[in-house]
Amino acid sequence: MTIQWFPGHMAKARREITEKLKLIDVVFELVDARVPLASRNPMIDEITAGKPRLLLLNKADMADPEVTRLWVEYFQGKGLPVLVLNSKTGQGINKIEAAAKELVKEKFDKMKAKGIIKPRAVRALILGIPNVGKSTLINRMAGKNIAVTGDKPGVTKKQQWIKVGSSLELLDTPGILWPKFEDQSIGLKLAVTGAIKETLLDFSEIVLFALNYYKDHYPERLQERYNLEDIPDEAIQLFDAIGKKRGCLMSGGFIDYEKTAEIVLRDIRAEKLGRLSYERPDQV
Ligand SMILES: Nc1nc2c(ncn2[C@@H]2O[C@H](COP(=O)(O)OP(=O)(O)OP(=O)(O)O)[C@@H](O)[C@H]2O)c(=O)[nH]1
Repeated sequence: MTIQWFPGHMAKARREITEKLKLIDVVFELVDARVPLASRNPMIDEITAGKPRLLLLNKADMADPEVTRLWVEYFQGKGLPVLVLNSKTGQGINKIEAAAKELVKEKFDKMKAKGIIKPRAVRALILGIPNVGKSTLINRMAGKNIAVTGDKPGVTKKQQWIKVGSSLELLDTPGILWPKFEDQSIGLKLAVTGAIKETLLDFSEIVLFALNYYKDHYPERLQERYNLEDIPDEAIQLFDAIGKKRGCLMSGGFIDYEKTAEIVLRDIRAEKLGRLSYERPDQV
């Protein structure tokens, strides 16, 4: 699902999240491990209004593990607890419950000491921009697929809690945040990782962006995949070289950029270039 965000949509999303926040103790902020900054909402601090937050780097199976390790250090250094996940297989999700308990421990202990609350489960909400894996994670944590009953006329969907382990309850609907489109590179990062539909942007532009990044950070992967002897300095020459190797030629011997872009994008989606990250903490 790709949502076109207009100010009205953002205001509505924000209202819905504010309502949900009243019910919960902790926020699980889900981002794409390959682009942990571009897939964050710029107003997350303000929106979550001081609720304790656990950052979840999802789709880590597709990200460069070394870069993910640097991101974990980066966020921890900023005092933000962070876990690395693969929601598809469930890897890492067994650590969420303990991390959530830790986040509310002080508050719960105080409330218990004052006799305000009896011991109860920690209540949590998953927040994130479209396509970061919110539903996949909720289904995984629920341990079974939950029938989606919302968005149908005449069906009223009540908020439901999903019990996770012995001490965690998760709201069954996530909060959907909008991505930031502050600069074009964010849009390109989101397009290359599939968070926004590539049809919204020019195909070749996305691939040019990706090739430029690989040229600087993963040249050996390009050499291997496309059988290139060396990597040219300019991404456009790289485009040419790949097009030639893949026989994407038009009459007159010109490179068919569209076809080349399609091949490269298909390779990226099929993870033929391996595990890749598109942001690094040392470039923030
Ligand atoms: N490889 C991999 N794919 C994942 C992971 N988590 C989710 N996905 C895939 O990412 C895509 C989007 O997942 P969803 O769970 O629909 O994402 P969402 O955040 O609920 O998306 P919206 O409904 O658009 O807000 C699906 O194709 C999932 O299979 C993960 O950890 N690893």
